[in-house]
Amino acid sequence: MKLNLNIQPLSSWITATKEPLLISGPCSAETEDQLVATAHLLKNTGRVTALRAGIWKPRTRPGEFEGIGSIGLEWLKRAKAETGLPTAVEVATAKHVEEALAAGVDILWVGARSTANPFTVQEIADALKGHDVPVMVKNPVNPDISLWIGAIERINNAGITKLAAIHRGFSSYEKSAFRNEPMWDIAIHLKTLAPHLPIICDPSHISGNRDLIGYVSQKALDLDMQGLMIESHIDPSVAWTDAKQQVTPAALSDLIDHLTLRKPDTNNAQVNDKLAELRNNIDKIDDLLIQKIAERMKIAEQIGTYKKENNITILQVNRWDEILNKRVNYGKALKLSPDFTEKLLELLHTESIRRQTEIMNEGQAAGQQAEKLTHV
Ligand SMILES: O=C(O)C(=O)C[C@]1(C(=O)O)C=C[C@@H](O)C=C1
Repeated sequence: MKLNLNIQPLSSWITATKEPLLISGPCSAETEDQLVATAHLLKNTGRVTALRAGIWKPRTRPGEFEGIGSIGLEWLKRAKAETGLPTAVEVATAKHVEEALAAGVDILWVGARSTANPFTVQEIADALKGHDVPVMVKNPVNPDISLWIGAIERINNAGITKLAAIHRGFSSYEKSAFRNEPMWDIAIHLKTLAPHLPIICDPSHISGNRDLIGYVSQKALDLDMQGLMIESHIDPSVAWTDAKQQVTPAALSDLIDHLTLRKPDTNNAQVNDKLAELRNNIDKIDDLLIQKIAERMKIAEQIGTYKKENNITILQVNRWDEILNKRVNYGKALKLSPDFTEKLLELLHTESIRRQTEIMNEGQAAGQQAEKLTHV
């Protein structure tokens, strides 16, 4: 089901100076000189559409630099006056919203830690009521799409229609090459639920180190995200926060130059014809897949009935192991990744067990109802 959001198109509040839409600036505003000098260099790249800077920084551990505070708003004002770049800051409390709006900040964003807390989001939403300011909502730190959607809905319910989501990756206990796991599937899921909601990618926070920013940026564009937010510092080696993931304005410009811009469609008739032919082939195969899956489920039901009559358990671990091993190996021979084949089979197994449970429990209304609810 689609989300019921009242959203204005991105072009109604921000127009890319040059494709792709790029919002950039230092992780933290540190000094007036650092911020203003960075803003000028970014402006001169001819690539940057808006200037970002952290003024209030939510830090994981105490004792770290927690942002320069309200004085930074004055520096942003000067940077904007001198470069003409609209400004964007993170807000985490009602007071931040009031101060940022009073200082003429053009775009606000809700950070990942705030998105994870509905009380904080509601406080921000209440402070936004009656204001016509664009707001971007970062995904929550934990991979929970409902929290992300909930935050977007709260801000939208406050009357903010100039809205975008920011994909900045998700915390994970596992060690990985990324600082925050991209979990692209979650952003794709959001896009399918709210096709008109612009999604901007934050490759800096996903990557955690500058070497991966180009790769993540390209992937975001390939997934039809509407823009990029990338941290840039005049001298990243001395940055007070997130030094490893910031790039100089010159490096940023070079990075963007190396990206390939792609569009969701084309006017080239020959390309469209070829795509239509290939998609037609996919449609036929998908129909067959569904047909075969339905046939498999019918057989699983027959087995279920037989098991019920003969008091045999639904779960058959040995048989299941045998199926998994054989099919994963077969899949490997056909160039399917073991992980993919395993996931696909697990989905089939779960559904098969659900159907057999229904057969076993025929006449037990409460249990059947509970099973239905867990599979919505
Ligand atoms: O082989 C069975 O006993 C089945 O019920 C089929 C099936 C399956 O879907 O493949 C389902 C449940 C069992 O755990 C193992 C396999």
